[in-house]
Amino acid sequence: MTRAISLHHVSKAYTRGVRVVDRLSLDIAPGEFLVLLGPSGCGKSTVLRMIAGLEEITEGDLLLDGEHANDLQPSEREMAMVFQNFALYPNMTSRGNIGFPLRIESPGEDSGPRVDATARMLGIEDLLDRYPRQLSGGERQRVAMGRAIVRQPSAFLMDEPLSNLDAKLRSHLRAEISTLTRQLGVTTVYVTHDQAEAMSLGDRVAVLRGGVLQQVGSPRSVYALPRNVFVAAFIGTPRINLLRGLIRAPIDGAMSINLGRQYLRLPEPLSLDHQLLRVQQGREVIVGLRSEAIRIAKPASARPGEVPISGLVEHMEFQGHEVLVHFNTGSQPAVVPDLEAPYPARAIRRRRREGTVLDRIRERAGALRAGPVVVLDDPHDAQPDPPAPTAQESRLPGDLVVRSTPDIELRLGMQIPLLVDLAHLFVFDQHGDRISPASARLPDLEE
Ligand SMILES: Nc1ncnc2c1ncn2[C@@H]1O[C@H](COP(=O)(O)OP(=O)(O)OP(=O)(O)O)[C@@H](O)[C@H]1O
Repeated sequence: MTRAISLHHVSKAYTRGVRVVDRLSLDIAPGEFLVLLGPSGCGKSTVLRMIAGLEEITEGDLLLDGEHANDLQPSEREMAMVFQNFALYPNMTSRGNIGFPLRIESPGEDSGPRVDATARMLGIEDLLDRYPRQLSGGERQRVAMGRAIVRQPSAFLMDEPLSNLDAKLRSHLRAEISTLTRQLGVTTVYVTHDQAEAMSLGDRVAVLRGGVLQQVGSPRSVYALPRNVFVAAFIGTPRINLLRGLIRAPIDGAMSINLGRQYLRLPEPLSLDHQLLRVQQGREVIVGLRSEAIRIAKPASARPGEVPISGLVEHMEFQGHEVLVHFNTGSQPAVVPDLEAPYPARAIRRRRREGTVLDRIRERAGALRAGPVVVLDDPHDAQPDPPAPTAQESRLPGDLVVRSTPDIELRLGMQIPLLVDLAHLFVFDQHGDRISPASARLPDLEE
């Protein structure tokens, strides 16, 4: 049996008045693989623990197969949890660990056949007589999976189950988890802060920020139509380029987006999306360009919909199969707070005060440039403190990262022609909400 899990306006406050999960609503279909994705501290594990019954729900309703379940005991929910730290009993062999839930459920019954069947499914028959200390990290996680599967639960709840493993093993086990949960057809809620993991595993991905659901959709739709700048920046590698822009829409001239020293001229006749930008005339916006929206090429080789700009090579990251080229185009990056800020703002300020000479030089260099635009949740909010540094601030030089083939011959300091494909242009307003493209342009993607 597999379960439908619904959360209706669910909130959690550990301290009175401070919601770490804020009115979350989600409907997870039977057999679905849903990933909860977000930066550290955004409330992912709390949501999972509320579903498991390990944490009380402060407000709102949890429904299991349509039945109110807020007050059900964890054991009555028939769910199995898999944790990051594997949580195996050190004094039990793998056989003992996997069979443990069966012995609790039906004491006196022979758990052997089911343990053997589970071990076969996971390919760990030869590990059954070893203790956890005699297993590698990946093997331990397989045993932990075995313990979760053996009871044939109605749902799996997985809390960063792979984050203690190295990259190669992680991607291997990721594929195993995907195959296994699909074979079993059991509803799975999987927590991670790793967007690549979320994109490769989930039927749908739910992106959380500060306890608030930002967007839920298929990996393809959250990538192609991020609802706001936070989702756009959190999903995709290399990270989307986010630049400050200003919409220019003179009555008798071509419409363009000013990027500081350069501009993107919108081709005529204007597409519907670009016509919609006219109302933003004179306003600051955030331009989002994923690396596939830009290529290194001369203006003469522009295809329809591509417009030229140029950039100064400031840094190159050799990745083997490709090179990430960091260009300075004279534009200002937009900063998205909370992207991966595991520390409270106060701690960051303290670290800043205690910063190294290099930090101070960086700060001074930063101050020489115009300050980056910070996306506000509420545009009327005052900004009493400087924004916490984010991954964007600590980014390598350049304001625009472009992918290229590894054989490209570029040197630092070269001025290089670039073509921007406006079909892949995102425009967000000052609150960070996407204004272009409009949803209707990609009708096969739900939002
Ligand atoms: N028992 C608790 N008492 C008080 N605050 C808590 C408790 N558990 C979690 N919190 C706080 O609730 C917020 C959400 O925590 P949670 O563990 O759900 O986040 P998360 O997104 O899973 O983070 P991570 O990826 O780092 O595990 C955090 O600010 C955390 O400090």
